[in-house]
Amino acid sequence: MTAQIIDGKQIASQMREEIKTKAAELTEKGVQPGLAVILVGEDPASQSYVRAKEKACENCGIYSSDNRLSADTTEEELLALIDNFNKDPKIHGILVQLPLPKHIDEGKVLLAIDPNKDVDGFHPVNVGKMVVGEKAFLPCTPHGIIQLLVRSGVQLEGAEVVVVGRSNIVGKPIANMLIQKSDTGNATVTVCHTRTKNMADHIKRADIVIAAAGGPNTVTADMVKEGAAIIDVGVNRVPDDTKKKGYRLVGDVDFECVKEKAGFITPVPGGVGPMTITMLLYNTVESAQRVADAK
Ligand SMILES: Nc1nc(=O)c2c([nH]1)NC[C@@H]1CN(c3ccc(C(=O)N[C@@H](CCC(=O)O)C(=O)O)cc3)C=[N+]21
Repeated sequence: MTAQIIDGKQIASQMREEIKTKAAELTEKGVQPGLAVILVGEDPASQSYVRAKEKACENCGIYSSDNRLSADTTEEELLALIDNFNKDPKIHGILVQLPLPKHIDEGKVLLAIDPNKDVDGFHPVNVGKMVVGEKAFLPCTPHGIIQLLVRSGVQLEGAEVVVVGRSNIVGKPIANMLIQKSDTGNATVTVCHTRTKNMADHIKRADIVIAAAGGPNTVTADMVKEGAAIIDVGVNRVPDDTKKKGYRLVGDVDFECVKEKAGFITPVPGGVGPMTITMLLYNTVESAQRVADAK
């Protein structure tokens, strides 16, 4: 079997058209959606993500406030900036790019963001609401993954899903979302991690594999069931002299081999990444909509 490639770029651009229309309607009503993006430090990967987010806002008619702070910014300074945006009526979403420098307490920063502006869905209030199935901002990468699966016609109800990785931004939330009693849930989920025994035995039984482990070739063809849907969340830079930048991007899945066996597969780049940014725009517009509705 040769897998159907799930084109994240195309699905993302479709959704961005819908988002653009909605943003224009809100702007017309006097509530242009606004996003504050905060980056502390000069990590090159973070800089490129943040640039992509700002550009996406511009393309969708969302106002963005771009804040680049030096690596030696204090926790107090960062908390003060967040507080300003919490109070700023032009801003409906606040995104603090992770990871933060070591001298800043990430938990404290996430708690400082107004849950009603937490378009990343990382504030404990939103995490808790998600877990109990209440309406909340859903974290962008897992929400994007669900969109990719649903829009590609992959059935979630009753599916055996194996999530590889237990991070707070991907593994834990996607597992929670997929077990919810809802039409984008009702799956049976196993979460594998670095202490899992015989990870391959789990993956072999999966109808859907979500690979978010953080290393190239974590998932290989011998591990996957014929016809399974494979979602690759990995972003790994590997040295490549033939590229202008000196590296290329690969996921956590051995794409070339696995695509011969899988039913569906997402590429890296062009799979989950563009959806992550799209769901951030989606949440920002949703937040502005709530403000407009309350007027
Ligand atoms: N507070 C916070 N929220 C995040 O959502 C967040 C974060 N911190 N820290 C880092 C991760 C990573 N992340 C990505 C976003 C877009 C692509 C993306 O668009 N990737 C392109 C390729 C980009 C390239 O070529 O470098 C693709 O896969 O096609 C990837 C990764 C968001 N994150």
